[in-house]
Amino acid sequence: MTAFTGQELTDTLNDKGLTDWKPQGDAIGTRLLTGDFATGLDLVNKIGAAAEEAGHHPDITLTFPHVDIQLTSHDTGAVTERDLDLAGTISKLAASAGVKADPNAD
Ligand SMILES: C[C@H](O)[C@H](O)[C@H]1CNC2=NC(N)=NC(=O)C2=N1
Repeated sequence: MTAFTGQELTDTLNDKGLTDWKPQGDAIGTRLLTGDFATGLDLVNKIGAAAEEAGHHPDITLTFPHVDIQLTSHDTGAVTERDLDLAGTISKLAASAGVKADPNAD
């Protein structure tokens, strides 16, 4: 499984339209601007179901105003296609819930 790093990872995120994600060390991350805990919990449950379906799991921090997501392939120690695929799914789930994803949001 190819590991994406550095400029190649940045280019791949752009090529795949994953502009709501950014490289964070050996992972990619985003911030879902859910606005309240109940909305975040509902979205986390949907993300969890997608992760179980994919057999690949994000690191999730659920707070009142937002949900932070990080994706890396623990067995590889880097970002792989599995992470990019699940990132796309998560972006779609957030959009369907009317939730903006911004990796640079405070
Ligand atoms: C057996 C099971 O499928 C593996 O341990 C999966 C589970 N989910 C995973 N998720 C992530 N992010 N990285 C992995 O290497 C990984 N491995």
